[in-house]
Amino acid sequence: MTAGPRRAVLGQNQYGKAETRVVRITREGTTHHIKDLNVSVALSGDMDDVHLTGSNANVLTTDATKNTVFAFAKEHGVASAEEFALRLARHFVTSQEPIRSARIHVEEYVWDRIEAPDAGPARHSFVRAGREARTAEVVHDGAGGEVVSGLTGLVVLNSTASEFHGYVKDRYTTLPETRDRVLATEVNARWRYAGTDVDWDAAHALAREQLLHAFAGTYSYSLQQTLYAMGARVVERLPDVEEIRLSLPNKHHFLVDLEPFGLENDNEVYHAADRPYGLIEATVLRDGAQPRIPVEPARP
Ligand SMILES: O=c1[nH]c(=O)c2[nH]c(=O)[nH]c2[nH]1
Repeated sequence: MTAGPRRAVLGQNQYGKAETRVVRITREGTTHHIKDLNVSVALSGDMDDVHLTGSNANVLTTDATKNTVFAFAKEHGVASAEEFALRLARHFVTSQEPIRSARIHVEEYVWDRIEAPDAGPARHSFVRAGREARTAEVVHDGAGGEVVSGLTGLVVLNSTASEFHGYVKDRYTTLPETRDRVLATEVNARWRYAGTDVDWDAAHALAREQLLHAFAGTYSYSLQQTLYAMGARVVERLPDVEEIRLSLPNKHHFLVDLEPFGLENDNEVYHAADRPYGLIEATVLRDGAQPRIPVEPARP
């Protein structure tokens, strides 16, 4: 049998402007408010011709999608990352017939107010709140929007109340068992809401608080166990949340061998290793819910 020339066909495709950095300042007299966003737009729909024939008749330019982000920030403000993303997604799907689905990803960088005693009545000074970012991803397919909120870069550490032992010992296992170790991670979490009638800021603050409380309050025999406790706590305390996916790098703290210096290391001096790192990931679901948060590809 001779194989004929294989025909290529177009598969999943999407397009839009990635990473529009928009900063919206709102002024209430001398008190200013800041929203600092990184917005990515991905549109899909009736886009066969642009790929296959070169006709751009159905193409809303990526440049226009970027302009829409800036114009909406002016016209509607940014009440929350989720609300802003929902508004954008709805706009692209309802204003352009060929566009059937819009996926908006927002990363929000948090600024805290600098409360300086000698700053006078003006309240216009801010300090970036570490590496933490808030995320929102909205997919609107015409039928309605689905919202996945999250956070990245939330670094936490327990200086005790963590053990790790009882694991498999094969011929390559060298890790010593421990009854008292440092447990540290950078929380990367995404959680999916059942609907869109949600107080986004309050829900985000509550989810973040529950993640922290579960991390601090769980006596840990593994990061896997801590992960499940964190996810379960969010699902149990936020009735609107259907599932949560957590990606937790184990920020290893190895005890330094001080014996060569004639010193005892009584769980006091650690080497904070950068890489490699264990990477513990799982989804925690409300019983009966469908897992719809996609698994991220392996890093980086
Ligand atoms: O909490 C942990 N889980 C593991 O699976 C693991 N593996 C490892 O080497 N250290 C740890 N720690």
